[in-house]
Amino acid sequence: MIYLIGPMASGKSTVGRSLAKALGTSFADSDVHIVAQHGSIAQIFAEHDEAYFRDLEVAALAQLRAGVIATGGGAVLREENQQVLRGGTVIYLAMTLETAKRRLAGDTHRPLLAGDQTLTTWSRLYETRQEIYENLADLTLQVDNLSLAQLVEAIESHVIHATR
Ligand SMILES: Nc1ncnc2c1ncn2[C@@H]1O[C@H](COP(=O)(O)OP(=O)(O)O)[C@@H](O)[C@H]1O
Ligand SMILES: O=C(O)C1=C[C@@H](OP(=O)(O)O)[C@@H](O)[C@H](O)C1
Ligand SMILES: [Mg+2]
Repeated sequence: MIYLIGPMASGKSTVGRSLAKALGTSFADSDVHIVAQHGSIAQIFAEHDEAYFRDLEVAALAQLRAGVIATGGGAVLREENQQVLRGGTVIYLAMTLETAKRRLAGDTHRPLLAGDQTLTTWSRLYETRQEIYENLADLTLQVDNLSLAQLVEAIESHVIHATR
């Protein structure tokens, strides 16, 4: 399985879906799986707390089987998930604050970024997670100046060479 990791809005869900199509394999998104079973992420955070969401995320990643799996930005925090990720090929989508600024304008789907401190919070979370992303990554791609097609091609090429 190929897992996509990286900060919020780095393109894990978008690139993952496109990559699966290009590889002719199945795709799963842990957030989509959680939402289908438990309601919107905003609702889960409002009615419970982050720890509860992380538990759901651990259960989702332990269950999901697909050629390509997009994780949520904080999935790497839990040791159980790190073990799961190490069992597959991990692609880390790295991104600068400049690009986050463009992509997160008007975003309302990420409860951890709600409020007027969106970019400060995004940076703080990224800082605390960056080293974990780096340690788990089999391939790191800096997404800022790459199109969706270029990212898919780079991952495909890595996967083909890695398995030959
Ligand atoms: N390579 C790219 N170039 C431009 N925009 C992108 C690219 N990848 C993703 N996006 C856009 O960035 C936003 C966040 O993407 P998303 O896949 O939801 O990220 P994540 O799942 O990592 O949070 C979406 O609006 C998506 O269309
Ligand atoms: O970084 C995080 O802690 C989160 C990232 C989100 O996924 P994306 O990275 O796909 O936005 C989603 O799992 C939730 O809002 C929490
Ligand atoms: Mg996503």
